[in-house]
Amino acid sequence: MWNLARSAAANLRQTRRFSAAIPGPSIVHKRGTDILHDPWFNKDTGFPLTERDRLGLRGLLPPRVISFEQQYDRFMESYRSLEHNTQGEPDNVVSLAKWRILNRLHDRNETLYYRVLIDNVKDFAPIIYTPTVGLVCQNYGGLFRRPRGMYFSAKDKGEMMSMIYNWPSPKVDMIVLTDGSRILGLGDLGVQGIGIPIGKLDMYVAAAGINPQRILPVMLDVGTNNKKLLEDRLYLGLRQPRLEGDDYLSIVDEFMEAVFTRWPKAIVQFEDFQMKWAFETLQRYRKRFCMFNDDIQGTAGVALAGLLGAVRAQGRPLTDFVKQKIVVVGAGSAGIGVLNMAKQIALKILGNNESMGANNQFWLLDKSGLITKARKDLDPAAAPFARGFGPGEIEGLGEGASLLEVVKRVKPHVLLGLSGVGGIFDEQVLKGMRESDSPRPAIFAMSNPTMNAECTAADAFKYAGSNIVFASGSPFENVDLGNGKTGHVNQANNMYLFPGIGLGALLSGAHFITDGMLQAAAKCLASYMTDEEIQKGILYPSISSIRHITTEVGAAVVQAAVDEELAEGHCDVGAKELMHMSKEETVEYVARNMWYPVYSPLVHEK
Ligand SMILES: NC(=O)C1=CN([C@@H]2O[C@H](COP(=O)(O)OP(=O)(O)OC[C@H]3O[C@@H](n4cnc5c(N)ncnc54)[C@H](O)[C@@H]3O)[C@@H](O)[C@H]2O)C=CC1
Ligand SMILES: CC(=O)C(=O)O
Ligand SMILES: [Mg+2]
Repeated sequence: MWNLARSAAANLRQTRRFSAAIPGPSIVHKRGTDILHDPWFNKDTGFPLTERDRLGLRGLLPPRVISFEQQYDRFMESYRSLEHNTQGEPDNVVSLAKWRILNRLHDRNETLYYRVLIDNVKDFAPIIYTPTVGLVCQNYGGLFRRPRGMYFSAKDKGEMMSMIYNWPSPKVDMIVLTDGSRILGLGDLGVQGIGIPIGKLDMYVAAAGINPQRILPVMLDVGTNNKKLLEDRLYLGLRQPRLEGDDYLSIVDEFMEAVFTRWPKAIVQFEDFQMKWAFETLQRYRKRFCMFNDDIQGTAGVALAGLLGAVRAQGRPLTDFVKQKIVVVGAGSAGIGVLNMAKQIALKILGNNESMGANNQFWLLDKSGLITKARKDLDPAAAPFARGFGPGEIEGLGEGASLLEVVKRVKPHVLLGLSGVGGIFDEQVLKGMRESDSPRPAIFAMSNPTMNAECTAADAFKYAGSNIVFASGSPFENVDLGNGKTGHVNQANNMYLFPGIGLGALLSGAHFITDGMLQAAAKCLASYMTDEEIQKGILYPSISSIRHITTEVGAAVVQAAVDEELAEGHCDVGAKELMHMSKEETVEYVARNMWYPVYSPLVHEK
């Protein structure tokens, strides 16, 4: 089983600095205002006089040269004064104002934008990622100023192979793709879902150091079934119902062919697809292209690390994972993804002996209640977890049993929500967890954004008791339990893993992302925390150390690819070199390949 001893590298995480190598010059083919209007090259007032002369910028900027540090401080001052000036205003208004100020910087000067994001990731992740990104998607029609990423629509059928060459960047490493059909817990948002790939890729730059010139957010607009949007005069997507069946798949096929023709080494992350297409496309492409589905596979690893943490928090050995009773609420792509990985791990513990009943510890509910074999039209993805077989059945707990009934009768060690339904872990359900068979019951309200969380952190500690361990998909503040005690809030979000999965796959040069690589990522995250931290209910590291976590996860993925003989190398590092790297050398290799935002000297070439 996994050895969760804290790695030496993890011990260094507080002290290690990601110092930037001195950047080499960048070649620029533009001059004058064209450079000022290109966020990749623009340094605003930071252009030194020599560059102003050489690049035709003299006179186009105020005369004083401002250093990067001064620009940084100036931005942070305006951000802090915005915070000050919006005090007392509704949360949504404040969040959108913060998103706007960051987005304006993103549009103008990417180097400065990514530096402030990296240095303040704990504060800014909730703005550029969940929960604010959900609000941005909902209001996209009104917020839209300039495009970011690419849009492929059903009307582009037959054109995608040429369209892909419209993207200006010659190299692309990471693509995040959505069809907008299940944006967080907000449902079908059609073309407005583009905010999700943008936010996820910002996290790729911040956490994994993927070069922002090599990222591509993509919206596949196949229509929407959201009536409100179809009637909205500001809606910017196709005004038609979603394509279905082969019509739908032929669009995704064409897109994938086009991408991998132009960039054979790119990695495509599928994000926020409705369940049926999430599973179908994963099956369809995972052995043909380097791709993964973050909601199914990234979420699973993060949840699993939390579930193993919950076992440790009880002072039990990890092998006791198989004795944990786990209730999963939400039988969608995320919930079933989690159960699939949990089952793989349980099977490993049980020596791959299926007859030992690796499924017996799980109870799965959807909007119709407990899923059993008696369910009509049982979804094939949920079928392996439908109750009604073997020992361990609880008498009278039948098809469609309510969540409250299940919690009361099962007395689970873990209650995990991936339903997208805000507040369904209500007072009664949470009080029911007081009867849990665990001395440290685990409550994971993983749905996003905040208003869709199954419960708030405060309610969880209030009703289920101060001995629980708690995690949520979107951030909540720690809870003051009185008497100087704190209820620690963990953020169980796939952002702890997807950047490292993508980075590791890229740097290994593997053509596919295997279960072994994903398990290595999960294992790495699970082993990150010390026993003392786990005892305090801290199951995941602070978001502030996400660059370090991602380096470790990336290295674990590279090593898994090497072990499976899938690693073909990246740039000038070949397969053989990867094979001979020690763990520490692999971590160094990953860290070395991470982009860090500093102004590089610009050299003009015609
Ligand atoms: N924290 C994280 O890292 C992640 C969180 N999520 C969140 O999980 C949620 C679900 O995502 P998906 O599984 O992809 O969605 P999905 O649409 O595929 O599945 C939702 C499931 O919830 C069930 N459900 C709906 N109402 C319910 C109710 N009242 N009681 C019990 N079950 C109910 C549905 O029947 C369905 O099985 C979303 O809010 C999403 O934001 C998803 C991925 C990662
Ligand atoms: C975090 C994420 O991927 C989701 O809520 O869909
Ligand atoms: Mg998602």
